[in-house]
Amino acid sequence: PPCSGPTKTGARQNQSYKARRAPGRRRSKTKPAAMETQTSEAEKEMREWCVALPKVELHAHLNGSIRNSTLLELAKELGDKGVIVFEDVKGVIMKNDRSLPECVRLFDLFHTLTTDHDTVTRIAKEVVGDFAAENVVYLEIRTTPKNNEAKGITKRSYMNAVVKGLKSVEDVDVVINDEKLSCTPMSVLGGDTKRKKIYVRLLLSIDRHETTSAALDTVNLAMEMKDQGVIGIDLSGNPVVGEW
Ligand SMILES: CNc1ncnc2c1ncn2[C@@H]1O[C@H](COP(=O)(O)O)[C@@H](O)[C@H]1O
Repeated sequence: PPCSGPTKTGARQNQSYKARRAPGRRRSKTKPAAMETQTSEAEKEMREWCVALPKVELHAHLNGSIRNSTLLELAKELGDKGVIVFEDVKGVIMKNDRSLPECVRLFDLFHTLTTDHDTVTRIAKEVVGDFAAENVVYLEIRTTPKNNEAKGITKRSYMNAVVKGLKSVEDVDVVINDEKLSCTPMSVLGGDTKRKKIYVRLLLSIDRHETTSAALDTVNLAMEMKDQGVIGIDLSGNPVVGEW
């Protein structure tokens, strides 16, 4: 947040980062195996430092932030119902290093897995909990409100399910509407406080393949939900599809 200066926590973490990083930078006369151990120690410490640092996350797609374990669980359920072939999907979920077109295709699968209110609520809850666990103190989640007549879902009910998820996080204080946010000192946003606090804001995405009228529905919905943490809209989706 703009008004917040460096905190004791931030300064201490920065110092400890320097102290920890030093050994990894020293020239070593040891054998390669020992060097490898040293590097992986340094990487581990760097990772720990990165996790401990209070952070802001300004570009998280809700359906792009689902836990692998949840995706696998949902895929297994759909596999058992015969909607998908679990073994095929499993490999796709666990694959790393995807190209953008592969990611876009993967979202079609994710959307098959997550289209019901309870699942949307569940993933919203888990995603916020996961970011808080990594010491994200301010989080902007973007997601595409979707109509799905067959499942009785409207853009509004989809968003209500998301907000319900944010409100049902148990171990962390989730603030979704706080006008004083920009002046909240960093010291109360994260760090060493026993119970974590995370400020969450929502952006409603308009997928490029949507019609103008569907896009306007999303804009109006964003306006209606201003008091529920919605702070704007986003243009998303496959960049080579549609006219947006
Ligand atoms: C360079 N990366 C990207 N570029 C463009 N759009 C992206 C994206 N990564 C994700 N999305 C958008 O986010 C949707 C999934 O989350 P939600 O269902 O909305 O929560 C995808 O369908 C896509 O429209």
